[in-house]
Amino acid sequence: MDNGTLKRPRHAYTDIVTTTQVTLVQIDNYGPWTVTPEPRREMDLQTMQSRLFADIAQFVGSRDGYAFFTRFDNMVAVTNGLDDRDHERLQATIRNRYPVTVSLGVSVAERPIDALEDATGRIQAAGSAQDHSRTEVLAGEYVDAPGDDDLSIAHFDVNDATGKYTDQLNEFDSFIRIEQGYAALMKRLREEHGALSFFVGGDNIISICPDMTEADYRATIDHVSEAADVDFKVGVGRGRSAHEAGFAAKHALEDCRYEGTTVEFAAPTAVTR
Ligand SMILES: Nc1nc2c(ncn2[C@@H]2O[C@H](COP(=O)(O)OP(=O)(O)OP(=O)(O)O)[C@@H](O)[C@H]2O)c(=O)[nH]1
Repeated sequence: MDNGTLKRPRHAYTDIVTTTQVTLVQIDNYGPWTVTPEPRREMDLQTMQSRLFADIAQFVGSRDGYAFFTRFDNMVAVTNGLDDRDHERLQATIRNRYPVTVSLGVSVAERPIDALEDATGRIQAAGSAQDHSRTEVLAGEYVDAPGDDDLSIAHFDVNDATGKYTDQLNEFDSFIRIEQGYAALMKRLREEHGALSFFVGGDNIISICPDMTEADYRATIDHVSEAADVDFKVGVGRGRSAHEAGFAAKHALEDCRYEGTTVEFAAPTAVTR
């Protein structure tokens, strides 16, 4: 038998239901704080926000979760593997080191958007983001029986962004192209599949997805190509944690590069540490 001709099954994970634990991180009463006692210097706010995100990313990442900066005053994390004590500890370490506190809403669902919707509702039920008496809400539910394939993460990358944009256009026009691709991709995946997609730098977008087929990913990429004239490829991985699923997705993306393909699923046994 010629092992070189063996192909991995493309639908390696189909029909394995996802279980995504999402945490909404919301800075308490941040709007008023930015203008009290008078408007604060913008670069001071940018520095504080990016350091806060860096610390949250490190805290969550060291426990194999993923954190995304989204709007900076609100951040979204995928926290399978983190329990209520981890979340309490996160609130404490921020309270001890920053001039702001954070509220955390946590929820679990098959579709990532449903988990985020419920996590958001738990914070909103406790009061407004600009209610000065609402601080450090911690309200949530957590995965109680973790499974090896709970999370599905797709790592999207623009085809030849360097040759088409970075080496051809000024940085602002490159940025517009990538952002338009991102906007079309995030909207399509949210509307059709309830996935959550986040720009993570360069030409890369990481999507937290429910179980999706190769045809689903192809249709998504075709739609974005038509709507925004930006061409993506994608690697998809499953795992017990965001790190495991995301790392497998990165390996699958390398397979796309090697094979010249548009969609690749990581083998279930992919080395993910
Ligand atoms: N966050 C993140 N950014 C990455 C990663 N890999 C590459 N990048 C970013 O993407 C940019 C473009 O790199 P590539 O995607 O390798 O380049 P490309 O020209 O699109 O080439 P192909 O992807 O092979 O088509 C880099 O400058 C980085 O900013 C990654 O794993 N994570």
